[in-house]
Order: sequence, then C-alpha cells, then structure tokens
Amino acid sequence: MEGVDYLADERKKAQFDVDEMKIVWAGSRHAFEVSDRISKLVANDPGFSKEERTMLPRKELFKNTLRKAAYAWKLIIDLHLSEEEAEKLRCFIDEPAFIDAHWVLTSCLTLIFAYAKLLLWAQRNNRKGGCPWPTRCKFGCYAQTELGHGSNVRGLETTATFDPQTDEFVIHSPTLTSSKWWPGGLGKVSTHAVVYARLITDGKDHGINAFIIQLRSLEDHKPLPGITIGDIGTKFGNGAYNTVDNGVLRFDHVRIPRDQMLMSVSQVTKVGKYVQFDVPRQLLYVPMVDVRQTIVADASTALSRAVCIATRYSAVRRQFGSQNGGQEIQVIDYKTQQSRLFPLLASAYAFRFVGEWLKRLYTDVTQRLQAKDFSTVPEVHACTAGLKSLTTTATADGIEECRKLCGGHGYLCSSGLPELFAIYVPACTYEGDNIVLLLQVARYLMKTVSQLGSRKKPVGTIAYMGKLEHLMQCRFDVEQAKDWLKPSVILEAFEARAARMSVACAQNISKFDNPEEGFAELAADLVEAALAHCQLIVVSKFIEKLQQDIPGKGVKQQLEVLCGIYALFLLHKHQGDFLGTGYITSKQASVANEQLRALYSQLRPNAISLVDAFNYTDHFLGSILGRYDGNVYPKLYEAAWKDPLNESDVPDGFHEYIRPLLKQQLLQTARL
Ligand SMILES: CCCCCCC/C=C/C(=O)SCCNC(=O)CCNC(=O)[C@H](O)C(C)(C)COP(=O)(O)OP(=O)(O)OC[C@H]1O[C@@H](n2cnc3c(N)ncnc32)[C@H](O)[C@@H]1OP(=O)(O)O
Ligand SMILES: Cc1cc2nc3c(=O)[nH]c(=O)nc-3n(C[C@H](O)[C@H](O)[C@H](O)COP(=O)(O)OP(=O)(O)OC[C@H]3O[C@@H](n4cnc5c(N)ncnc54)[C@H](O)[C@@H]3O)c2cc1C
Repeated sequence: MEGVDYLADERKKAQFDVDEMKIVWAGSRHAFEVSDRISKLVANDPGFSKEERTMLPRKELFKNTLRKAAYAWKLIIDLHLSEEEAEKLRCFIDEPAFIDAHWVLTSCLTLIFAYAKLLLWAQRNNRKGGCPWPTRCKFGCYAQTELGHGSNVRGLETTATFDPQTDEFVIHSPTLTSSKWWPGGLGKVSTHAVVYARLITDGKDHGINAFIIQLRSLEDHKPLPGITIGDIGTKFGNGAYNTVDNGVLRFDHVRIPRDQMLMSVSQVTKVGKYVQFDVPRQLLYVPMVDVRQTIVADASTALSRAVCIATRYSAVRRQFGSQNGGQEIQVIDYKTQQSRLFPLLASAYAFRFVGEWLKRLYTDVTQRLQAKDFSTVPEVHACTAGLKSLTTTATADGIEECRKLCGGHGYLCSSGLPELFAIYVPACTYEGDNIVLLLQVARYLMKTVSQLGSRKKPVGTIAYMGKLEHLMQCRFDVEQAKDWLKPSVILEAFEARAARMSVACAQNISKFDNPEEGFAELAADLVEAALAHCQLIVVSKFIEKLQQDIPGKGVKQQLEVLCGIYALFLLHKHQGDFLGTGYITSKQASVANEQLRALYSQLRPNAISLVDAFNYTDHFLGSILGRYDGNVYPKLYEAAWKDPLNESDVPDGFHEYIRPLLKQQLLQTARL
C-alpha cells in the first residue's frame, strides 16, 4: 500500500502475529496464498472495476455484469485456473451474477448425477461421449419457486404429465400462480433449467420431481416454442442484486423426452409405470442442503467486510472530548461503540469456523450418500437449515449495525455498506425463509426429545441431549468473572439453556390432543429453542477450534478473547433464556457482563489488526470509510465530485421547473 498510513499507530498496538492470523482466517497456508493471489489479480484488473456500479441504469448494469462474467470466464480458461481459484475469482469479483446459481447449484447436481447411476439421461449422454449437464457450454438455473409457492415445496403446481404414446413428459404451467418466479439467471441468460414439477402418470399425482429442460435455442437464444420467459423486475437497492436476472417462466404443454427426469429417487418406465426407489425422497432436496452450507461459509465473508469497514472508520473518526485544543476521542474508544462492534467482529470469526466445520459435515454426508448411507441426512439438514438461518440473520442485521456505527457517512454509497446490505439481505429469504428453516430445526429437536427414552442414542450436534437428566438439574456454581472464561462453563451454560428450552416446548406440545396443532400454536417458542440449539453449535465449534494447535505469537489468545466475547455477548443478549430456565442467577449474569466488558478492553488494541487479518483489498471492500490507509476525508471529498449530479453547477430541470417557481416567488414578493 502506498502513501501515508493513517492507521499505522493502531497497527503498532497489535499483540499478535497478523500474518499467522491471516492463515487461520483463510483456513490454511495454501488457501491464504490462493485467496491473496486471486484477490490482487482482480483488484489490479480494470476489467473488474466496481466504480459507478450503484449509478448505472438497470440495462447498462446488467450488460456490464455479462461483460465481467465473460471476461472472468476467459481468464479462467487462459490462466488455467483450478476450481478453487475460479471460486475465489467469483468471490472477489464481488458482483452477484446469473452465473452464481449455475456454479453453485449445478455443482450439487453433479452430486445427484454421481450418486444416481439410475440417471438414464446422464448414461445416454455419456454413451455418446458428450458431456451431460452440468457443462460450461450451457447455462443453467434452478427453477423451483413459483409465483404462488416458495417455502411450501410440496405445494408447487407446475405439472409433468407422462405420455406413454410418445415416451415424453408434457410440462405445463396450469395457472398464473404456477409460473416459475425468482430463479437467478433464468430471466435473460439460462439455456437450461432444473425444473421442479408434479409428476403425473396415468392420472395419478406422484408429488414433486426434478426435470432438466432446455429453455432457449442454442442458436439464437430465443425461448423455445411453448416457453415464455422474462425478468421479474428491479429489486431492492442501487446496483446490488439487480445485476442478476431473476426470472419468470411459463410452460405451455412443452414436451421433453422421458429420460430428462432426474431419476434419483424414483423412475418412470417406458410404459408409464412409476417406480419409487428404496432411498429417502429427501434426496431431491440435496441441492438446497448444498447451497445452504455455502451460504453459511459466505456469511463470515459478508459480515467481516462490514466489520472491517466499521472498525477502521471507528478508529479514524473522532467526536467530542478534545482537551486543550488536542484531538477529539476516536469513536472506537467509546464503550457503547465497542459493545456494538466487537461482538460483530467476534461473530465474523465464529461464523468462519462454524462454516469450515459445516463444509466437512457436508462432505461427509455426500460420501455417505454415494455409499447409500442416509443415516446422517436429518442432522445435516437440521444443521444447514439452522446455521443458514442464524448466520444470515445475524449478518444482515450486523451489516446494518455497521452502517449505523459509521454515522452519517455510512449512509453514502461510497461507504460500501448500503450496497453490501442490499446484496446480502435476501440471503435471509432465498434458499429457505429463515423462520421456516428454524421450524425445521425445531421439528428435528422435538423428534429427538421424543425419542430420548428409546435405544436410539443422540449423536453429533444433539449428543448433549443424551445427558438431559444432568442438564435439567445442574446449576451454575461459580461466582467470579473469570470463571466465565472456562470453555467447560460456557458449554454447559449453552447446553443447559438449549436442552431446557427444547424440553419445555415438548412438554407444552404434549398438552395438546393433536401434536401438529400444538406445534403450530407454540411456533414462536419453538423458533427460539431452535435458535438456542444453533447458537450452541456455533459456540461449541469455536471452542473446538481453540483446542487445535494454533501457531503464531498471540494468535490463540486473541481467538480466546473473540470466543469469550461471542459467547458472553449471546448470554447477555438472551439473558432472559438463561435466567428463565434457572441455570444462572441474576448476580451470575451480571458477573458475566463484567467479564464481557473486560474482554472488550483486551480486544481494543488489536481491533485494527484483527480486521487486517481478513486480508481484504480496497477493491473488494469497495469502501472509502474502510480504506486500508484510513485516508477517509480527502477521498470522500474527491468522490463527491464524481457524482453525475455534480457534472454541472446548474442541474438538468432547473430552467424547466425551478426557475419558473423562483420567478413566481419573486413576483409574489414584489406584489406584497
Ligand atoms: C453462494 C450463494 C449463492 C446464492 C444463490 C441463491 C440462489 C437461491 C436459490 C433458491 O432460493 S432455490 C429455492 C429454495 N427454496 C427453498 O429453500 C424452499 C424452502 N422449503 C423447503 O425446503 C421445504 O419444503 C421444507 C419447508 C423444508 C419442508 O417442507 P414440508 O414440511 O412440507 O416437509 P417435506 O417436504 O414433506 O419434508 C419432510 C421430511 O423431509 C425433511 N427435509 C426437508 N427438507 C430437507 C432437506 N433439504 N434435506 C433433507 N431432509 C429434508 C424434513 O425434515 C422431514 O423429515 P422427517 O421429519 O419426515 O424425518
Ligand atoms: C434474491 C432471490 C433469489 C432467489 N433465487 C431463487 C432461485 O434461484 N431459484 C428458486 O427456485 N427460487 C429462488 N428464490 C426464491 C426463494 O427461494 C423463496 O423466495 C424462498 O424460499 C421463500 O419463499 P417464499 O417467497 O414463498 O416466502 P413465503 O413462504 O411466502 O414467506 C412469507 C412469510 O411467511 C412466513 N411463513 C411461511 N411459511 C410459514 C410457516 N410454515 N410457518 C411460519 N411462517 C411461515 C415466512 O416466515 C415469511 O415471513 C430466490 C429469492 C430471492 C429473494
């Protein structure tokens, strides 16, 4: 970095080896090197400039995204980038694009293909030597959601009716509400789609299945006969997610060959016989599990960006307290600023580690699926659904909090925060609404509690339920603030809270004659119990990370501080749960808060270096407030003049609208 470093004094305060922390954040030395190299490649290439993105009209914006995607594609080929490098390229280009759904979702379709040797379509194409979907010469999207049906997948209306005469399925959108609505990449780019539709043979409805359907001509890109496609319209925020062509799609009796059904869970034979395989139907939902775990991994990236911006700016910004004409106080030194900012910094690290763990859990389940072992599917579904919900809600709220932490300047697009929020906030909705997903976790927990008496021992993330008797009775028996730093103490507190909340829900449900009615009535409590369970997972994975060998001067100590802040901040925020379930007393809660304040003070000198450890380029941050060198004011001033409104002193429309008003006012004044 060239020029004066206005944050140099802050950087000198660090009590740990920042370079080693960069490796912990990246996951490994290799991951760091790839990430560092690719982020610099993107930052130094004017082809990936993000300037003016928030000022472009939609059509120009979208065209620019197509240009960037094509350019990225060319780089991947010319530079022979590996999958890992290409994935980093996608991340650092930092522009949601039609291609995201293609990359993310088609990769898990590969899994379905690999798993299901039953896939006739794939077999046929392999025989010919051609490459079946997914391939880089076609663009795909994931067309599940409809105008009238999103969360309730079983309620989808699109039909796939088998015609044994021609050995084809007839794909149809019978109502307006059955129009596919939202799929990213569908509106203007995709040539193919994985379409979820109700399978009908011989007049019988067999529920939802997936089909691969060509949508557009590979010659002139026009929709194929019987297919209507378009973009669904401009979305929230300037720039932001408007780079993506979320689309609408209708079918008018479109015919596709029988072998374009994804026959991983069931099959339709040539004579129209429906055969269900001896595998769970939930395998059809595996793509959602895959994307959810990716979203968890991405949450730490989005949150850490916002936190990096807010932390650097909080060290630059000064308000009040000037003595004898000296400098005012850095806002980062206010305890209120620390109590809002540092838990977000700790959350970014916590989400990083839980994301790494979830990836391993997901890799494990994919290997098991190939060996036809479905035993861990329910747990992986609960973990991906719950952690997707927890991390995206906290990240979206956290980005908005960072905007507020930056005062008025945070509201400027040049702070990078409004666009980051607008791009990120739909993560709370896509790939499953966050409340709907927590209710899935709650179902899993209620099932676990109901099976506790049986011989089935709870394992994995619900293993703690196996010691329910102890967790229902134990009391927190330490008095000193520093006791709250012991991992065993923290863990037991979170386990007892989660277990007690689940058991209370189960007991209340059992008071209803109909358990489904009880579940519906108690849904709000169940969501809180599910959240408590998910928070326990995040805390326990952070603690597990600390049990590893972590090299580098002071690195482990900083992570211990962050872990303590994450856990004690949650304890403070959800004090009602911990007190209500009777595990701690109000005195102990207040002692925990005392410890939390002490941890904020320990973190303070390391704050800037802890965000430097994310190793983000200024290009990726896209924020004047978060600049590495802290040179905020001159750059804000300079940027203001680049706004199109400042191209002339007298704005367009002045002579047309304002001047006549001024004249009128002058006349009125003269008359008086
Ligand atoms: C890197 C970022 C890129 C970002 C790109 C973003 C692109 C966005 C794409 C999308 O948004 S795609 C569309 C995503 N849509 C959804 O997520 C819909 C949400 N709804 C659902 O997932 C499900 O319908 C449901 C709400 C989870 C379940 O509904 P329902 O109660 O009707 O149950 P069933 O469907 O009958 O399921 C019963 C049984 O199945 C288990 N289960 C549910 N989902 C899964 C799953 N994904 N994996 C494994 N198992 C699953 C569920 O727990 C039940 O189990 P049992 O209780 O019977 O044991
Ligand atoms: C940017 C973006 C990209 C997307 N990309 C794709 C894509 O590529 N492919 C695709 O198929 N889809 C896509 N989607 C659609 C997305 O998956 C759905 O919008 C999402 O699953 C939520 O469903 P919904 O819109 O039906 O919400 P709804 O279910 O209608 O939610 C509305 C409200 O009802 C509540 N609610 C719903 N059901 C329950 C319940 N059982 N109990 C309690 N409360 C409930 C919710 O919490 C929410 O508050 C995308 C959406 C967005 C915003």
